[in-house]
Amino acid sequence: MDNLLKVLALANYEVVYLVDYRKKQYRKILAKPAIDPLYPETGELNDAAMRTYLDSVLPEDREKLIRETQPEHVLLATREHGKIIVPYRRLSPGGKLLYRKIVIIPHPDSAGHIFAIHDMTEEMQQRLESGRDLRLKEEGIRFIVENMCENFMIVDTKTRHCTTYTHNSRIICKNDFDEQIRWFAENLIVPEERENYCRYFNVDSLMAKIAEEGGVCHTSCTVDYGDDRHTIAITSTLITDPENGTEPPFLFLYAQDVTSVKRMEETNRQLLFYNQHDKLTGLMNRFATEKRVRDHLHAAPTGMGSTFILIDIDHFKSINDRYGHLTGDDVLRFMGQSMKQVFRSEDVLCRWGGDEFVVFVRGFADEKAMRDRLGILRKTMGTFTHQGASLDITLSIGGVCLRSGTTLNRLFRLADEALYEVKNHGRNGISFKQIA
Ligand SMILES: Nc1nc2c(ncn2[C@@H]2O[C@H](COP(=O)(O)OP(=O)(O)OP(=O)(O)O)[C@@H](O)[C@H]2O)c(=O)[nH]1
Repeated sequence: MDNLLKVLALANYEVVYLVDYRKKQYRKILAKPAIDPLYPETGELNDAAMRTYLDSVLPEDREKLIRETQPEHVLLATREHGKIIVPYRRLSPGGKLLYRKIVIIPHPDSAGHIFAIHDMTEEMQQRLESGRDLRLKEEGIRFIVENMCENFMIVDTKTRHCTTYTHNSRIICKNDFDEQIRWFAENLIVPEERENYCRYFNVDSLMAKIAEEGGVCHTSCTVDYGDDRHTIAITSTLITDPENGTEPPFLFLYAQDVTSVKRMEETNRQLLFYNQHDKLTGLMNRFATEKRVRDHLHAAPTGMGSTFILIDIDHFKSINDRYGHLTGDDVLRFMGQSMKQVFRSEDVLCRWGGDEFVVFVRGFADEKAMRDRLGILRKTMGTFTHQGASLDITLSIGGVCLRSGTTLNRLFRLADEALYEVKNHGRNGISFKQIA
Protein backbone atom coordinates (compact mmCIF):
# COMPACT_ATOMS: atom_id res chain seq x y z
CA MET A 1 0.00 0.00 0.00
CA ASP A 2 2.87 2.35 0.84
CA ASN A 3 4.38 1.69 -2.54
CA LEU A 4 1.10 2.26 -4.25
CA LEU A 5 0.63 5.58 -2.53
CA LYS A 6 4.14 6.58 -3.51
CA VAL A 7 3.37 5.78 -7.13
CA LEU A 8 0.16 7.76 -6.95
CA ALA A 9 1.92 10.63 -5.21
CA LEU A 10 4.49 10.75 -7.97
CA ALA A 11 1.81 10.87 -10.60
CA ASN A 12 -0.12 14.03 -11.07
CA TYR A 13 -3.01 12.98 -8.86
CA GLU A 14 -5.69 15.31 -7.64
CA VAL A 15 -7.32 13.13 -5.04
CA VAL A 16 -7.41 9.43 -4.10
CA TYR A 17 -10.47 7.65 -2.68
CA LEU A 18 -11.03 4.21 -1.28
CA VAL A 19 -14.42 2.96 -2.44
CA ASP A 20 -16.05 0.01 -0.78
CA TYR A 21 -18.89 -1.30 -2.93
CA ARG A 22 -20.10 -3.76 -0.30
CA LYS A 23 -20.55 -1.07 2.35
CA LYS A 24 -21.48 1.40 -0.43
CA GLN A 25 -19.04 3.92 1.05
CA TYR A 26 -16.19 6.08 -0.13
CA ARG A 27 -13.39 7.69 1.86
CA LYS A 28 -10.76 10.21 0.79
CA ILE A 29 -7.32 8.79 1.60
CA LEU A 30 -5.03 11.28 -0.14
CA ALA A 31 -5.47 14.73 -1.62
CA LYS A 32 -3.45 17.58 -3.04
CA PRO A 33 -2.95 20.42 -0.59
CA ALA A 34 -5.18 22.95 -2.35
CA ILE A 35 -8.02 20.57 -3.04
CA ASP A 36 -11.13 21.42 -4.96
CA PRO A 37 -13.94 21.96 -2.37
CA LEU A 38 -16.22 19.76 -4.48
CA TYR A 39 -14.31 16.64 -3.43
CA PRO A 40 -16.12 15.30 -0.32
CA GLU A 41 -14.14 13.68 2.53
CA THR A 42 -16.32 10.67 3.06
CA GLY A 43 -19.82 9.54 2.35
CA GLU A 44 -22.13 7.00 0.81
CA LEU A 45 -22.13 6.08 -2.87
CA ASN A 46 -24.61 8.22 -4.81
CA ASP A 47 -25.04 10.66 -1.92
CA ALA A 48 -25.70 14.35 -2.50
CA ALA A 49 -21.97 15.30 -2.41
CA MET A 50 -21.14 12.72 -5.05
CA ARG A 51 -24.06 13.82 -7.21
CA THR A 52 -22.89 17.44 -6.96
CA TYR A 53 -19.47 16.36 -8.17
CA LEU A 54 -21.01 14.42 -11.06
CA ASP A 55 -23.08 17.47 -11.93
CA SER A 56 -19.84 19.40 -12.52
CA VAL A 57 -18.81 16.84 -15.18
CA LEU A 58 -19.62 17.92 -18.75
CA PRO A 59 -22.94 16.28 -19.81
CA GLU A 60 -21.32 14.55 -22.82
CA ASP A 61 -18.78 12.77 -20.52
CA ARG A 62 -21.07 12.22 -17.52
CA GLU A 63 -22.92 9.15 -18.72
CA LYS A 64 -19.74 7.29 -19.60
CA LEU A 65 -18.17 8.16 -16.25
CA ILE A 66 -21.23 6.85 -14.35
CA ARG A 67 -21.41 3.73 -16.48
CA GLU A 68 -17.76 2.84 -16.08
CA THR A 69 -17.75 3.38 -12.32
CA GLN A 70 -20.74 1.14 -11.66
CA PRO A 71 -19.81 -1.70 -9.21
CA GLU A 72 -20.59 -4.54 -11.68
CA HIS A 73 -18.50 -2.97 -14.41
CA VAL A 74 -15.60 -2.11 -12.08
CA LEU A 75 -15.45 -5.58 -10.58
CA LEU A 76 -15.53 -7.27 -13.95
CA ALA A 77 -13.14 -4.95 -15.76
CA THR A 78 -10.53 -4.75 -13.00
CA ARG A 79 -10.56 -8.54 -12.72
CA GLU A 80 -9.98 -8.80 -16.42
CA HIS A 81 -7.60 -5.89 -17.12
CA GLY A 82 -6.26 -4.94 -13.69
CA LYS A 83 -7.39 -1.35 -13.96
CA ILE A 84 -9.88 1.03 -15.54
CA ILE A 85 -9.03 4.44 -16.88
CA VAL A 86 -11.82 6.90 -17.69
CA PRO A 87 -10.94 10.39 -18.94
CA TYR A 88 -13.55 13.11 -18.50
CA ARG A 89 -13.95 16.86 -18.40
CA ARG A 90 -15.58 18.97 -15.73
CA LEU A 91 -16.05 22.59 -14.86
CA SER A 92 -14.44 24.07 -11.75
CA PRO A 93 -16.74 26.10 -9.43
CA GLY A 94 -15.27 29.15 -11.18
CA GLY A 95 -16.35 27.75 -14.57
CA LYS A 96 -12.86 26.71 -15.81
CA LEU A 97 -12.66 23.64 -18.02
CA LEU A 98 -10.68 20.91 -16.26
CA TYR A 99 -9.41 17.67 -17.75
CA ARG A 100 -9.46 14.71 -15.39
CA LYS A 101 -8.71 11.03 -15.58
CA ILE A 102 -9.98 8.50 -13.06
CA VAL A 103 -7.86 5.38 -12.55
CA ILE A 104 -9.58 2.52 -10.71
CA ILE A 105 -7.55 -0.35 -9.30
CA PRO A 106 -8.43 -3.00 -6.70
CA HIS A 107 -7.09 -2.18 -3.21
CA PRO A 108 -4.35 -4.76 -2.45
CA ASP A 109 -5.27 -5.08 1.25
CA SER A 110 -9.03 -4.71 1.29
CA ALA A 111 -12.15 -5.55 -0.64
CA GLY A 112 -12.44 -1.96 -1.83
CA HIS A 113 -11.12 -0.14 -4.89
CA ILE A 114 -8.81 2.80 -5.19
CA PHE A 115 -10.16 5.67 -7.24
CA ALA A 116 -7.29 8.00 -8.14
CA ILE A 117 -8.32 11.15 -9.92
CA HIS A 118 -5.57 12.73 -12.00
CA ASP A 119 -5.36 16.32 -13.10
CA MET A 120 -4.66 16.29 -16.81
CA THR A 121 -5.57 19.91 -17.57
CA GLU A 122 -2.06 21.18 -18.25
CA GLU A 123 -1.09 18.12 -20.26
CA MET A 124 -4.27 18.33 -22.36
CA GLN A 125 -3.82 22.03 -22.93
CA GLN A 126 -0.27 21.42 -24.16
CA ARG A 127 -1.52 18.63 -26.38
CA LEU A 128 -4.28 20.85 -27.76
CA GLU A 129 -1.78 23.68 -28.30
CA SER A 130 0.61 21.45 -30.22
CA GLY A 131 -2.35 19.93 -32.07
CA ARG A 132 -3.50 23.43 -33.00
CA ASP A 133 0.05 24.34 -34.07
CA LEU A 134 0.07 21.29 -36.27
CA ARG A 135 -3.35 22.11 -37.71
CA LEU A 136 -2.29 25.69 -38.40
CA LYS A 137 0.91 24.46 -40.01
CA GLU A 138 -1.08 22.05 -42.16
CA GLU A 139 -3.48 24.86 -43.11
CA GLY A 140 -0.48 27.03 -44.06
CA ILE A 141 1.01 24.26 -46.15
CA ARG A 142 -2.35 23.65 -47.81
CA PHE A 143 -2.61 27.36 -48.63
CA ILE A 144 0.93 27.48 -50.04
CA VAL A 145 0.40 24.32 -52.02
CA GLU A 146 -2.97 25.42 -53.42
CA ASN A 147 -1.84 28.91 -54.29
CA MET A 148 1.72 28.35 -55.42
CA CYS A 149 1.37 25.01 -57.09
CA GLU A 150 -1.84 25.00 -59.00
CA ASN A 151 -1.38 21.34 -59.75
CA PHE A 152 0.55 18.70 -57.93
CA MET A 153 0.88 14.98 -57.97
CA ILE A 154 1.98 12.35 -55.47
CA VAL A 155 3.26 9.11 -56.93
CA ASP A 156 3.92 5.87 -55.10
CA THR A 157 7.23 4.87 -56.65
CA LYS A 158 6.61 1.21 -55.79
CA THR A 159 3.17 0.80 -57.34
CA ARG A 160 3.19 3.86 -59.71
CA HIS A 161 -0.18 4.75 -58.19
CA CYS A 162 -0.63 8.51 -58.46
CA THR A 163 -2.96 11.10 -57.02
CA THR A 164 -3.33 14.32 -58.96
CA TYR A 165 -4.52 17.50 -57.23
CA THR A 166 -5.65 20.12 -59.66
CA HIS A 167 -7.82 23.22 -59.97
CA ASN A 168 -8.05 22.70 -63.69
CA SER A 169 -11.32 21.05 -64.60
CA ARG A 170 -9.91 20.13 -68.02
CA ILE A 171 -7.39 17.73 -66.50
CA ILE A 172 -8.61 14.15 -66.26
CA CYS A 173 -7.01 12.44 -63.27
CA LYS A 174 -5.73 8.91 -63.70
CA ASN A 175 -4.68 6.48 -60.99
CA ASP A 176 -1.62 5.25 -62.79
CA PHE A 177 1.32 7.63 -63.21
CA ASP A 178 2.38 6.39 -66.66
CA GLU A 179 -1.21 6.68 -67.83
CA GLN A 180 -1.46 10.19 -66.39
CA ILE A 181 1.75 11.28 -68.15
CA ARG A 182 0.45 9.81 -71.41
CA TRP A 183 -2.80 11.73 -70.92
CA PHE A 184 -0.91 15.00 -70.37
CA ALA A 185 1.31 14.34 -73.38
CA GLU A 186 -1.61 13.59 -75.67
CA ASN A 187 -3.99 16.27 -74.43
CA LEU A 188 -1.95 19.24 -73.27
CA ILE A 189 1.71 19.15 -74.30
CA VAL A 190 2.48 20.71 -77.68
CA PRO A 191 3.29 17.99 -80.26
CA GLU A 192 6.94 18.99 -80.71
CA GLU A 193 7.68 18.50 -76.99
CA ARG A 194 5.68 15.29 -76.40
CA GLU A 195 8.49 12.80 -76.90
CA ASN A 196 10.93 14.61 -74.60
CA TYR A 197 8.18 15.12 -72.03
CA CYS A 198 7.39 11.39 -71.84
CA ARG A 199 11.08 10.52 -71.67
CA TYR A 200 11.65 13.03 -68.86
CA PHE A 201 8.76 11.69 -66.78
CA ASN A 202 9.83 8.08 -66.84
CA VAL A 203 9.79 7.29 -63.08
CA ASP A 204 13.19 5.55 -62.94
CA SER A 205 15.09 8.17 -64.91
CA LEU A 206 13.30 10.99 -63.09
CA MET A 207 14.31 9.53 -59.71
CA ALA A 208 17.90 9.18 -60.92
CA LYS A 209 17.83 12.81 -62.10
CA ILE A 210 16.45 13.98 -58.74
CA ALA A 211 19.28 12.18 -56.95
CA GLU A 212 21.86 13.57 -59.40
CA GLU A 213 20.64 17.12 -58.97
CA GLY A 214 20.69 17.03 -55.19
CA GLY A 215 17.06 16.27 -54.37
CA VAL A 216 15.06 18.57 -56.63
CA CYS A 217 14.95 18.92 -60.38
CA HIS A 218 13.14 21.33 -62.66
CA THR A 219 11.88 21.34 -66.19
CA SER A 220 9.42 23.37 -68.20
CA CYS A 221 7.04 22.49 -70.96
CA THR A 222 4.66 24.23 -73.28
CA VAL A 223 1.00 23.34 -73.09
CA ASP A 224 -1.92 24.25 -75.26
CA TYR A 225 -5.16 25.36 -73.63
CA GLY A 226 -7.30 25.92 -76.70
CA ASP A 227 -5.88 29.04 -78.37
CA ASP A 228 -3.59 29.85 -75.48
CA ARG A 229 -0.05 28.59 -75.13
CA HIS A 230 1.28 28.41 -71.60
CA THR A 231 4.69 27.72 -70.16
CA ILE A 232 4.48 25.37 -67.20
CA ALA A 233 7.40 24.91 -64.82
CA ILE A 234 7.46 21.49 -63.18
CA THR A 235 9.48 20.74 -60.07
CA SER A 236 10.08 17.15 -59.00
CA THR A 237 11.28 15.92 -55.64
CA LEU A 238 10.99 12.91 -53.34
CA ILE A 239 9.08 12.89 -50.07
CA THR A 240 8.86 10.20 -47.42
CA ASP A 241 5.76 9.24 -45.49
CA PRO A 242 6.48 10.63 -41.99
CA GLU A 243 4.44 7.79 -40.45
CA ASN A 244 6.45 5.18 -42.26
CA GLY A 245 9.98 6.34 -42.99
CA THR A 246 11.19 2.93 -44.08
CA GLU A 247 8.85 2.79 -47.08
CA PRO A 248 10.31 3.87 -50.45
CA PRO A 249 9.81 7.61 -50.98
CA PHE A 250 6.97 9.13 -52.96
CA LEU A 251 7.50 11.30 -55.99
CA PHE A 252 6.11 14.78 -55.52
CA LEU A 253 5.63 16.83 -58.68
CA TYR A 254 4.22 20.30 -58.77
CA ALA A 255 3.43 22.48 -61.71
CA GLN A 256 3.22 26.24 -61.94
CA ASP A 257 2.01 28.34 -64.83
CA VAL A 258 4.90 30.75 -65.44
CA THR A 259 3.55 32.22 -68.68
CA SER A 260 3.10 35.73 -67.29
CA VAL A 261 6.53 35.65 -65.63
CA LYS A 262 8.09 34.55 -68.93
CA ARG A 263 6.24 37.29 -70.81
CA MET A 264 7.42 39.85 -68.30
CA GLU A 265 11.00 38.62 -68.62
CA GLU A 266 10.77 38.86 -72.40
CA THR A 267 9.29 42.39 -72.23
CA ASN A 268 12.03 43.47 -69.83
CA ARG A 269 14.67 41.93 -72.09
CA GLN A 270 13.24 43.80 -75.09
CA LEU A 271 12.98 47.05 -73.16
CA LEU A 272 16.61 46.73 -72.13
CA PHE A 273 17.64 45.86 -75.68
CA TYR A 274 15.83 48.80 -77.28
CA ASN A 275 17.12 51.09 -74.62
CA GLN A 276 20.58 50.39 -76.00
CA HIS A 277 19.88 49.57 -79.62
CA ASP A 278 18.48 51.17 -82.73
CA LYS A 279 15.16 49.55 -83.68
CA LEU A 280 15.62 49.80 -87.45
CA THR A 281 19.10 48.30 -87.81
CA GLY A 282 19.52 46.41 -84.53
CA LEU A 283 22.89 48.14 -84.10
CA MET A 284 23.81 49.84 -80.84
CA ASN A 285 22.45 53.36 -80.45
CA ARG A 286 24.54 56.48 -79.92
CA PHE A 287 23.81 56.74 -76.21
CA ALA A 288 24.92 53.15 -75.45
CA THR A 289 27.93 53.47 -77.77
CA GLU A 290 29.21 56.63 -76.12
CA LYS A 291 28.99 54.89 -72.74
CA ARG A 292 30.64 51.70 -74.02
CA VAL A 293 33.53 53.62 -75.70
CA ARG A 294 34.10 55.86 -72.67
CA ASP A 295 34.03 52.86 -70.29
CA HIS A 296 36.54 51.07 -72.46
CA LEU A 297 38.90 54.02 -72.80
CA HIS A 298 38.70 54.62 -69.08
CA ALA A 299 39.61 51.02 -68.22
CA ALA A 300 42.11 50.38 -71.05
CA PRO A 301 45.78 50.15 -70.07
CA THR A 302 47.98 52.93 -71.56
CA GLY A 303 49.38 51.87 -74.87
CA MET A 304 46.36 49.77 -75.83
CA GLY A 305 45.27 50.81 -79.31
CA SER A 306 41.81 51.41 -80.68
CA THR A 307 40.12 52.29 -83.94
CA PHE A 308 37.24 54.70 -84.39
CA ILE A 309 35.47 54.97 -87.74
CA LEU A 310 32.66 57.24 -88.99
CA ILE A 311 30.69 56.04 -92.03
CA ASP A 312 28.22 58.14 -93.97
CA ILE A 313 25.96 56.88 -96.77
CA ASP A 314 26.50 59.18 -99.72
CA HIS A 315 23.53 61.25 -100.90
CA PHE A 316 21.18 59.33 -98.68
CA LYS A 317 18.66 62.15 -98.87
CA SER A 318 18.34 61.66 -102.62
CA ILE A 319 17.73 57.88 -102.10
CA ASN A 320 14.80 58.81 -99.88
CA ASP A 321 13.63 61.42 -102.36
CA ARG A 322 13.88 59.14 -105.42
CA TYR A 323 12.79 55.78 -104.04
CA GLY A 324 10.79 56.71 -100.97
CA HIS A 325 11.40 56.59 -97.25
CA LEU A 326 10.69 52.86 -96.98
CA THR A 327 13.44 52.06 -99.46
CA GLY A 328 15.70 54.42 -97.48
CA ASP A 329 14.86 52.31 -94.42
CA ASP A 330 15.77 49.14 -96.36
CA VAL A 331 19.15 50.66 -97.18
CA LEU A 332 19.76 51.47 -93.52
CA ARG A 333 18.76 47.93 -92.51
CA PHE A 334 21.02 46.46 -95.17
CA MET A 335 23.86 48.63 -93.88
CA GLY A 336 23.31 47.24 -90.36
CA GLN A 337 23.37 43.63 -91.61
CA SER A 338 26.46 44.25 -93.73
CA MET A 339 28.34 45.82 -90.84
CA LYS A 340 27.53 42.81 -88.66
CA GLN A 341 28.87 40.52 -91.39
CA VAL A 342 32.11 42.43 -91.90
CA PHE A 343 33.06 43.20 -88.29
CA ARG A 344 33.39 40.92 -85.28
CA SER A 345 30.63 40.55 -82.72
CA GLU A 346 32.83 42.10 -80.02
CA ASP A 347 33.31 45.30 -82.06
CA VAL A 348 31.02 48.19 -81.20
CA LEU A 349 28.75 48.77 -84.21
CA CYS A 350 26.51 51.76 -83.97
CA ARG A 351 23.94 53.74 -85.88
CA TRP A 352 25.01 57.16 -84.66
CA GLY A 353 21.96 58.84 -86.18
CA GLY A 354 20.30 59.30 -89.61
CA ASP A 355 22.63 57.81 -92.23
CA GLU A 356 25.72 58.04 -90.06
CA PHE A 357 27.36 54.95 -88.53
CA VAL A 358 30.23 54.32 -86.14
CA VAL A 359 32.59 51.40 -85.69
CA PHE A 360 34.74 51.23 -82.60
CA VAL A 361 37.29 48.44 -82.46
CA ARG A 362 38.73 47.83 -79.04
CA GLY A 363 42.40 46.94 -78.61
CA PHE A 364 43.08 47.03 -82.33
CA ALA A 365 44.79 49.80 -84.34
CA ASP A 366 45.83 48.21 -87.62
CA GLU A 367 44.84 50.63 -90.41
CA LYS A 368 45.57 48.16 -93.22
CA ALA A 369 43.35 45.46 -91.72
CA MET A 370 40.64 48.07 -91.16
CA ARG A 371 40.83 49.32 -94.74
CA ASP A 372 40.44 45.69 -95.93
CA ARG A 373 37.28 45.20 -93.91
CA LEU A 374 35.87 48.56 -94.94
CA GLY A 375 36.60 47.63 -98.55
CA ILE A 376 34.38 44.56 -98.15
CA LEU A 377 31.68 46.71 -96.57
CA ARG A 378 31.74 49.18 -99.48
CA LYS A 379 31.52 46.31 -101.98
CA THR A 380 28.62 44.72 -100.10
CA MET A 381 26.70 48.02 -100.00
CA GLY A 382 27.23 48.35 -103.74
CA THR A 383 25.18 45.17 -104.23
CA PHE A 384 21.99 46.71 -102.80
CA THR A 385 19.15 46.56 -105.31
CA HIS A 386 15.67 47.99 -105.39
CA GLN A 387 13.09 46.23 -107.60
CA GLY A 388 15.93 44.48 -109.41
CA ALA A 389 17.92 47.67 -110.11
CA SER A 390 21.19 48.60 -108.38
CA LEU A 391 21.11 51.81 -106.37
CA ASP A 392 24.89 52.21 -106.54
CA ILE A 393 25.17 52.91 -102.85
CA THR A 394 28.54 54.36 -101.90
CA LEU A 395 30.05 55.23 -98.53
CA SER A 396 32.28 58.01 -97.25
CA ILE A 397 34.47 56.75 -94.45
CA GLY A 398 36.77 58.57 -92.06
CA GLY A 399 38.73 56.77 -89.39
CA VAL A 400 41.54 56.97 -86.91
CA CYS A 401 43.80 54.30 -85.42
CA LEU A 402 45.37 55.32 -82.15
CA ARG A 403 48.02 53.38 -80.30
CA SER A 404 47.73 55.25 -77.04
CA GLY A 405 45.01 56.18 -74.61
CA THR A 406 42.69 59.00 -75.62
CA THR A 407 39.15 60.33 -75.21
CA LEU A 408 35.96 59.76 -77.19
CA ASN A 409 35.81 63.46 -78.13
CA ARG A 410 39.30 63.30 -79.61
CA LEU A 411 38.58 60.08 -81.51
CA PHE A 412 35.35 61.56 -82.90
CA ARG A 413 37.03 64.86 -83.93
CA LEU A 414 39.89 63.05 -85.73
CA ALA A 415 37.57 60.61 -87.54
CA ASP A 416 35.27 63.50 -88.49
CA GLU A 417 38.21 65.44 -89.98
CA ALA A 418 39.16 62.35 -92.03
CA LEU A 419 35.53 61.95 -93.18
CA TYR A 420 35.40 65.57 -94.37
CA GLU A 421 38.54 65.03 -96.39
CA VAL A 422 36.71 62.24 -98.24
CA LYS A 423 33.58 64.37 -98.66
CA ASN A 424 35.66 67.29 -99.91
CA HIS A 425 37.20 64.98 -102.51
CA GLY A 426 33.83 63.98 -103.96
CA ARG A 427 32.74 61.25 -101.43
CA ASN A 428 32.91 57.44 -101.99
CA GLY A 429 36.26 56.82 -100.31
CA ILE A 430 38.21 56.07 -97.17
CA SER A 431 40.55 58.30 -95.25
CA PHE A 432 42.41 57.57 -92.03
CA LYS A 433 43.74 60.40 -89.95
CA GLN A 434 47.49 60.05 -89.55
CA ILE A 435 48.71 60.79 -86.05
CA ALA A 436 52.32 61.67 -85.70
N1 LIG B 1 14.53 56.49 -94.66
C1 LIG B 1 15.07 57.08 -93.59
N2 LIG B 1 15.68 58.27 -93.72
C2 LIG B 1 16.26 58.84 -92.66
C3 LIG B 1 16.23 58.22 -91.40
N3 LIG B 1 16.91 59.02 -90.55
C4 LIG B 1 17.33 60.09 -91.25
N4 LIG B 1 16.95 60.00 -92.54
C5 LIG B 1 17.17 60.91 -93.61
O1 LIG B 1 18.55 60.85 -94.00
C6 LIG B 1 18.86 62.05 -94.72
C7 LIG B 1 20.23 62.47 -94.37
O2 LIG B 1 20.53 63.59 -95.23
P1 LIG B 1 21.89 64.32 -95.15
O3 LIG B 1 22.32 64.51 -93.74
O4 LIG B 1 21.75 65.54 -96.03
O5 LIG B 1 22.90 63.33 -95.79
P2 LIG B 1 23.14 62.91 -97.27
O6 LIG B 1 21.95 63.10 -98.15
O7 LIG B 1 23.73 61.53 -97.24
O8 LIG B 1 24.26 63.92 -97.73
P3 LIG B 1 25.77 63.65 -97.65
O9 LIG B 1 26.07 63.03 -96.37
O10 LIG B 1 26.40 65.00 -97.78
O11 LIG B 1 26.10 62.77 -98.78
C8 LIG B 1 17.78 63.05 -94.32
O12 LIG B 1 16.99 63.35 -95.47
C9 LIG B 1 16.94 62.37 -93.28
O13 LIG B 1 15.57 62.69 -93.37
C10 LIG B 1 15.55 56.97 -91.29
O14 LIG B 1 15.48 56.37 -90.23
N5 LIG B 1 15.02 56.43 -92.41
